[in-house]
Amino acid sequence: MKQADLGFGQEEPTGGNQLSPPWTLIKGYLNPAQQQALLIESADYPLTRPEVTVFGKSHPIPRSQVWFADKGCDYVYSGLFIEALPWPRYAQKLRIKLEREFSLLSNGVLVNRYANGQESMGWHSDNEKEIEPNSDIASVTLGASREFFIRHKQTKQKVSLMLDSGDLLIMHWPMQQDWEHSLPKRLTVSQPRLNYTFRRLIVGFHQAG
Ligand SMILES: O=C(O)CCC(=O)C(=O)O
Ligand SMILES: [Fe+2]
Repeated sequence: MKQADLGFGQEEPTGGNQLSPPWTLIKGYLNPAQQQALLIESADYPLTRPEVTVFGKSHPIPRSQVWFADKGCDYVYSGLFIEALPWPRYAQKLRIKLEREFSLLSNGVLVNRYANGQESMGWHSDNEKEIEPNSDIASVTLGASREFFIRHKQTKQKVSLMLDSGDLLIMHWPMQQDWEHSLPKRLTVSQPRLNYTFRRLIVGFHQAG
């Protein structure tokens, strides 16, 4: 005889071994007009390609970047001090949209531009000291589709996500403690990709006394 369910629901696991996945992927979050507005705006961003020192040798990073943020939200990223520049119009609109729709509070956005599939980002976590505890990081992609990897620091479990233009990936706190991510080279990609990561920093972290 079939046993009563009593409203407990199905016993099959609902997927994965995570209680709640540490990230949420929302495909097509931005419509084509919103994507276009940001892409046009980005042509005027003062992107730079800072030099980093690896094993005593200095190299330019394999992408270009800029940091827009509120006053008092300077950032030390990959060991480089980056000063906050004022928010451009559409980057600011996107920040407010994320706040309204996901209660995702941010006070800065790091914009990375990958000119083509030769440009990349190595394995890392966004776990700088100035990131506000309990804050989520929202990543929005525009332009070329690229594969994005997420890897667990202990188990080495690896997940691949294809990020297409307009997609939103929310990396939930405390994902950065246990997982790393990377954007590998893809030599078949010839078009540029732009990525915005909205972050919440502790205000005044780098201000003296
Ligand atoms: O370009 C991406 O999708 C990732 C960017 C990233 O991981 C970062 O800016 O820390
Ligand atoms: Fe990152």
